[in-house]
Amino acid sequence: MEILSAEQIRAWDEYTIQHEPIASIDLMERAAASCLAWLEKQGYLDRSFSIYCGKGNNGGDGLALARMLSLLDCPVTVHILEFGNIGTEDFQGNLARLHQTPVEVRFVQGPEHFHPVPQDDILIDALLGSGLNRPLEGVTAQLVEHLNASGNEIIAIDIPSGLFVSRSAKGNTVIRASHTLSFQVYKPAFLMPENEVWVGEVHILDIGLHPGFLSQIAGEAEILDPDIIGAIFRPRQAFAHKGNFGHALLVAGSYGKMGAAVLAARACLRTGSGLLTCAIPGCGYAILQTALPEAMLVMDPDEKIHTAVPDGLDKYSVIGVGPGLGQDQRTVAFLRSLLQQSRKPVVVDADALNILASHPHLLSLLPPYSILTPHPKEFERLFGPSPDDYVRVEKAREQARKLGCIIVLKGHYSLIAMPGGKSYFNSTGNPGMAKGGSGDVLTGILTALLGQSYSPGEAALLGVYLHGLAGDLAADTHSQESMLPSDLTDHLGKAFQIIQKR
Ligand SMILES: NC(=O)C1=CN([C@@H]2O[C@H](COP(=O)(O)OP(=O)(O)OC[C@H]3O[C@@H](n4cnc5c(N)ncnc54)[C@H](OP(=O)(O)O)[C@@H]3O)[C@@H](O)[C@H]2O)[C@@H](O)CC1
Ligand SMILES: [K+]
Repeated sequence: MEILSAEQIRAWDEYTIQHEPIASIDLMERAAASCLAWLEKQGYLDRSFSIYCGKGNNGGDGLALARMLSLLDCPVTVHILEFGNIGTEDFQGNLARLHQTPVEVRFVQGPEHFHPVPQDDILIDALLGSGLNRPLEGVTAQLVEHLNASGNEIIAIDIPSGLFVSRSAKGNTVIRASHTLSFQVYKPAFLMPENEVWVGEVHILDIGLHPGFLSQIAGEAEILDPDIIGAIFRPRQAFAHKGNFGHALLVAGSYGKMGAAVLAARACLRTGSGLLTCAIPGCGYAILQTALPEAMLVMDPDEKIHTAVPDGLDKYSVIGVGPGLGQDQRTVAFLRSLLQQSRKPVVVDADALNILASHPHLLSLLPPYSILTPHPKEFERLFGPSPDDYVRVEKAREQARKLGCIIVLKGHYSLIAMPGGKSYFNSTGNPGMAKGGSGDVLTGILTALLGQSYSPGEAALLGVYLHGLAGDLAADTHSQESMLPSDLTDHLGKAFQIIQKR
């Protein structure tokens, strides 16, 4: 599913009006009807409603919804915030229609018109939508604070008032919704962690915007959904043998951190790698041989850390490096040689990223299309702090282009930024995965896929999606609290089956 800016959404609206064709006010009717259908489906129609409207089309949606609720005999009161203008044409059209119903309409000019909020009312926020062009202030901000302070449940139409579609509203006054009912597509605002407290649960309602529009725009970002994954995933051929699925080299582990190597290696095997060799320091020999009989080992001459690049790197179809590596000076030199000698894309995670962060000149050694998987702290170490989530996402896109690499910025909606400029937000996964070791599992998954002749872009998308899906299945089995990173690996099989069936 595409993620569009406010301008693109407005253009899509216009395109639909011209090409369906449909009158603008009828499109608004469809938007309001989709909100009504959602309220009905969720069992809200036995409640009473206070609907707060601005004088733009977001307010128009609120007025149309008020009329529809009233026709179903739901108690509704409408509050219109006066902006000193007459409102958009569709707002006016809907106000005229609302006056044909018994709904009480109150006009709010200042705080003296803020009525006490009835305790049981559901508040509908239709003050401002995608037309917001400046932070809330004055009476508008006071009204939003008044509604937030009421403690009533708030349902926002399209986007919580005060939130911008494509830039940060950090520190501003914003409606705090428990549900946001938005139209047709995701907006960037819904994917930024900093907005979680305002948007609540997001529901994208189909209002039948004309599909022809999408082929006309170069979408910059998409939600990673089952359709995209279905097109990437390739089931194994009947006559395949282990040589078809790559020989992965996983460079991981150091004294006290061999668990990271085991986690990554198991995930790599469970993701279908034909062969797996783990490069590890001496102290890990018994651990790996015992934990994973399927894995082969190449031993570093050092007992505790990585110091020497294994011979014959070219025989491996892919290299994954980082989990549990440590950051010893000799390991820094080791990583430099490893990158210098690598001729294929490499999966780089954890301590390998931290080494790159403290030795940024090494970034230029990354083979093109390598996959970097920083979490926000590692990202900050690598590329510096960002004032807000939007800037961080933009920076990840920029760095992916600059380095010619894929950057997977891990988070609730992990971002996958491609070197060509396109980016994706993952839709699977849950907070139960926010535990030490989850990243090691992702490294193993990505390394396995990259070794199986998926392109680096395909491997990154499929790997991140699979990792999250396995996490969702693990949470179903064990709860988010109790699930372990190793449970992700145990649920990879089921995750593959789900992808295959779709
Ligand atoms: N596209 C679609 O698919 C569909 C869209 N639909 C709906 O339309 C909505 C967008 O409507 P919209 O463009 O009229 O904008 P909206 O947010 O109501 O604002 C209106 C005006 O407010 C003003 N303003 C700005 N910031 C302000 C501030 N801080 N404080 C005070 N005022 C401020 C600014 O005017 P200004 O004051 O700058 O002259 C702006 O023009 C969308 O969210 C969805 O609900 C559906 O009906 C159908 C399908
Ligand atoms: K709104």
